[in-house]
Amino acid sequence: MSRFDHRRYPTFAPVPMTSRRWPDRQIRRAPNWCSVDLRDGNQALIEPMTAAQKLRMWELLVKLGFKEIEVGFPSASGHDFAFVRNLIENKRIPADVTIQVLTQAREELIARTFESLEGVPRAIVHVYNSTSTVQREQVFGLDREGIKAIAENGARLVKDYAGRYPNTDWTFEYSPESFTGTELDYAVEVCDAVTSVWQPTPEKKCIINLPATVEMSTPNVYADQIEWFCDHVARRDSIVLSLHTHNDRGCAVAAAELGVMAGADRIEGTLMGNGERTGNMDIITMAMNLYSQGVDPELNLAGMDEIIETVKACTQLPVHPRHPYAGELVFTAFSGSHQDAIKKCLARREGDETRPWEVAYLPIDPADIGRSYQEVIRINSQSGKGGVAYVMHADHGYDMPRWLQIDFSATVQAYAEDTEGEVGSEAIYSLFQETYLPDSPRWRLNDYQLRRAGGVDNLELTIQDGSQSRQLSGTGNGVVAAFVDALERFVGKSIVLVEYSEHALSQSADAEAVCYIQLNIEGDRSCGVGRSHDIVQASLLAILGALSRSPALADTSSAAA
Ligand SMILES: CC(=O)SCCNC(=O)CCNC(=O)[C@H](O)C(C)(C)COP(=O)(O)OP(=O)(O)OC[C@H]1O[C@@H](n2cnc3c(N)ncnc32)[C@H](O)[C@@H]1OP(=O)(O)O
Ligand SMILES: CC(C)C(=O)C(=O)O
Repeated sequence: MSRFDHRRYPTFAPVPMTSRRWPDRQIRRAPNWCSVDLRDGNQALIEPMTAAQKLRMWELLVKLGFKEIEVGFPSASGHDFAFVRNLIENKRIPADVTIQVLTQAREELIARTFESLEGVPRAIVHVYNSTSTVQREQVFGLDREGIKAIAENGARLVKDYAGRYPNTDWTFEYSPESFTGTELDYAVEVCDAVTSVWQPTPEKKCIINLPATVEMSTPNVYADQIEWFCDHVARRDSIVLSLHTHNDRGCAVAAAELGVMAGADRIEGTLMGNGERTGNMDIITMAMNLYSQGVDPELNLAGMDEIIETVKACTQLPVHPRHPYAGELVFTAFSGSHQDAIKKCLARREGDETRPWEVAYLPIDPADIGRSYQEVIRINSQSGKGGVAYVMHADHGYDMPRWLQIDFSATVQAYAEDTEGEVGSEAIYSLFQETYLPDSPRWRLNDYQLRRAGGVDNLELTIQDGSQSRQLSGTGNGVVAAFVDALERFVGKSIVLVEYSEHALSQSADAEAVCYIQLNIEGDRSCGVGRSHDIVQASLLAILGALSRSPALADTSSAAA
């Protein structure tokens, strides 16, 4: 019999609220951020960070602008204790940064915690105990009063020990761990008991942190819990209301965001969401979500590659290529219609980059976080002409007209299907060269002479046809017309010049011109590209190139000549 049976799981009860206010609010400023990478993040690693890795992570967090950093659980391990001592004794804590440490509500652990902090100018001591029904009944075997007594005792001990270190500016933090599984009235009762011990004031607040230790419901229910709590807790004006969400249902960021709308002031989380099980709330995502809405995230996340490199090196965990904002593929479009839209939007921004960012499929400008446009558009068999044209322009300077884009993208598409993989920028360029500028074209222009007489241009030229050099001549109004006339006589077919376009090659140091031509040779269209320092020569080469590629002449062993 299958164990896969949803009836084993009770439904989470909604919060009975009739008039919730948070859905109408917007986040217009960043919350106070607190990184818990060095504690909650570290405690969840397969191999906890070494001292060197911790220091590297600490330095990154300071550089990013975190003002509150939970640096460990110093009573739990000698490593954590030593790390806190290292920060303090080596004066590594900048004047505007406050370290935070976690402890259970047990005297021997609290005593050791304060020992670790001796000499620190400022610190947050974070004490917790679990309050949910499951933990009360099954882990602690205590009733509501018994669990509240643990919290009150912890609060008293923290206050007493702080009094023994009067040279430090202490802030106290309390978490009713497993808050999301705790009856709301009871969570308020326990937190009120804690603040009744601490007696915070609006000038000297304490922090009450409401963790989704396990994410148990939809983010709107969490927001209801936060709003309800804020409405009922005592001394609200003396409390910094903090959130600490986990990602069990994949909504830790959403829960934190809605929680801020519901009244929270502060957010605890980690970089890239490292942490217990599915992880903590990802501060990078939440901060960048604010940034993408025009709100200063108050963290400097411009060097995303450095952040990723450090997080990977310290946690020894990979970063998913589709991780919001940070992953390798998050600004990349492979599919044709996305590429086309991105290319058009980016082209419209050219010359007016101060305009608000409105680019299809790109929520932010990748350049803001150190990403280049080169990686925005990548080509595989799902790509279309827009993407190929973007790569040819951005990487190689060829601004192909639309009709040539259509012609060339068929070649790239066929290649992508054959190779069953991504087609890199250099491979696209090689395909372009082989297709339109081959080393051994069917016919090669040797030389030409133009003479104008009686308002008519007379062109004499020689072309190389395999091992033979052929003399051709033509007349017309202008060199192009005379050249087409010469070629018509040569191949014995009528040739119509359908499209013509040219530009200076921006990536060429010595000002080469490139010319694109489309010919119609007895109903068959054929494109050609010519490249030369001389624009006339570039046009002639493009025409000859189109002629060489013409399917209408495919089985002409040589010209009609
Ligand atoms: C949700 C979170 O992330 S909370 C943070 C979790 N992080 C960690 O626990 C990492 C570090 N922890 C440790 O290394 C160890 O747990 C230590 C060193 C702190 C304590 O170790 P031990 O003394 O061996 O105790 P252990 O953790 O097994 O504790 C369980 C005991 O503490 C009690 N306890 C658990 N949490 C708390 C708390 N917050 N406050 C008071 N007592 C607590 C339990 O009821 C249990 O008591 P019992 O022994 O009477 O049954
Ligand atoms: C100690 C608390 C804040 C915690 O880490 C959690 O509940 O996840």
